[in-house]
Amino acid sequence: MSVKPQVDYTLYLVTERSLLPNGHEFLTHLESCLKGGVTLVQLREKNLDTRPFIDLARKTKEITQRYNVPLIINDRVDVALAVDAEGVHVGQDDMTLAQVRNFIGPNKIIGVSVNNVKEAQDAISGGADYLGIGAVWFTSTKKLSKKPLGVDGVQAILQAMGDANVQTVAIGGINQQNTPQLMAKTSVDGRHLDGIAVVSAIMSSTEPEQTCKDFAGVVRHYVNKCAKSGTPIQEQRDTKEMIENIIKLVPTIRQKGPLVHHITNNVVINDNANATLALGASPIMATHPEDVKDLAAVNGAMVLNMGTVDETITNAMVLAAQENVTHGNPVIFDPVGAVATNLRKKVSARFLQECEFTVIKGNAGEILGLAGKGGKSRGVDSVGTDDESIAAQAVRELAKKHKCVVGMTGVIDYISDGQRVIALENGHELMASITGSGCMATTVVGCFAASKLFRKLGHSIGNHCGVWNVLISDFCHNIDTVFTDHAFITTLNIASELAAKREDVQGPGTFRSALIDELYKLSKAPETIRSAARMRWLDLV
Ligand SMILES: Nc1ncnc2c1ncn2[C@@H]1O[C@H](COP(=O)(O)OP(=O)(O)OP(=O)(O)O)[C@@H](O)[C@H]1O
Ligand SMILES: Cc1ncsc1CCO
Repeated sequence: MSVKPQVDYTLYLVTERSLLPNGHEFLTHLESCLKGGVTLVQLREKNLDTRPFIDLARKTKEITQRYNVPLIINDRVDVALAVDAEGVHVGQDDMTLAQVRNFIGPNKIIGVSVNNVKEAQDAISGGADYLGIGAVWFTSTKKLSKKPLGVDGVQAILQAMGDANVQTVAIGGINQQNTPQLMAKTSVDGRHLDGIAVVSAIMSSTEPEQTCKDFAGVVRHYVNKCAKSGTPIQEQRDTKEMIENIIKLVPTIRQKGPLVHHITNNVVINDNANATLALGASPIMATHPEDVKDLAAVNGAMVLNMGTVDETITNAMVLAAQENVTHGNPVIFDPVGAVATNLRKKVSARFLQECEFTVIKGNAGEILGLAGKGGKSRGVDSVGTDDESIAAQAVRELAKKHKCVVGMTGVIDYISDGQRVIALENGHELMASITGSGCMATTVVGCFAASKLFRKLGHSIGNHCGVWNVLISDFCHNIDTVFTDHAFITTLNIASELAAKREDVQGPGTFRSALIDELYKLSKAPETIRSAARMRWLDLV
């Protein structure tokens, strides 16, 4: 009698043949994926008749078997039985768990799609072997009847499961760019995802073996760290390596020209758009809710800045944050003047409660204020602290609380991912003498965050079915990308040093335009960053 196979859920490929790149044959593509490290395969065929489905399943199993990888059949118990597949995956509207178990017996794997805590608990008590939690984000492969869960929704389900003996994978809109964020944020107190289920990013890859290697490496990194420590410990990477990463990423912004949608204040709107262009990205400043929704489908990143508070704009910003999260886009928030007035305190509290940010970046007064460390703002000007340990605690605590990267600007900038804190020491005092230099720093973070994503050419605005074309670069191996993005403020601050040195710069007016020129020059010749960048890790208790 067969025994239930031991399953490694690290990288679960769910097939969708319609997404294969031109010239790619399904079984050859599948074999490349298995070579690259796919650990579990689900054959999903929604429109195939029974006989051809069985034929395809048989051929698929011949290959999966060679790689010792279990084959799961989506929905169709009869097909699974016909080819002696290792298991069946069912959704909430398919056959019940008990019925499937009756048909396929105790030694086969059953997976269930779940979208909330109740469905997860029912599946666990019904004896599911694994849960497919999703959709995490919008996905081109499935019409969603429910709103995507986001990373927070996945985490809530995992936490409610406690120590239940069931494996978990997340599914829906997962790509190489958002996998680190998903794995890091859902690994809390010993409970973590056992793997990820991926459709488009693998099925549409022109280099499936490499893509799978990249995915599997990232997932293993987090699963191993979590197994050791309960919560993954992030190491302080060599700052030289981080600087090299910045230098490599700078030209990719211009090559890819990602769209960076801003809803920013009406003082800095022009400078923000020009700084975006200076780096080679594409700005769009739009506030209408209909625009916001369409743009979320094509954005590289969303920059939100609450500098000039207005109720209609605030509503558009909350909508923009939520829409962009459901598309897996980085969302960068600048809480300008967040604690300066009662209205602003209420508005910033609303943002922090209703939105999920990738990065929060403010000046010292704003960040200390939001962290409850006594920061003040005189209007939008910062009243900070000279005490480095208070600055470090503020960014770290706020980052931990909101599960994102937090940066605080000033003479020295402090950035944290909730564990580590890095200090960035570049910059020039003239930065404080022009308005909007902090807002420009937020724009720069947005451009870098966006550079790792871009949509396939020809993808039209409003079409949610486009396939993400994930930039395959060294950064796919760099599990710290979300954190490192923030260190890109260094680029702006080096530009400020170069601008301030220029003979034609006489004061704030000439400095302002020289700053955009120097940012542009740096984006074309980023090697200058190597000798100029100054950053150091803080040792914290
Ligand atoms: N005195 C200084 N010396 C060096 N760099 C500085 C100094 N003041 C600010 N900076 C740099 O200028 C940028 C803006 O920081 P700041 O804290 O002034 O932002 P802000 O108050 O949000 O600006 P704004 O509201 O005008 O947009 C950051 O990149 C920061 O590193
Ligand atoms: C001066 C000013 N007022 C509201 S926003 C802003 C730009 C700098 O944050």
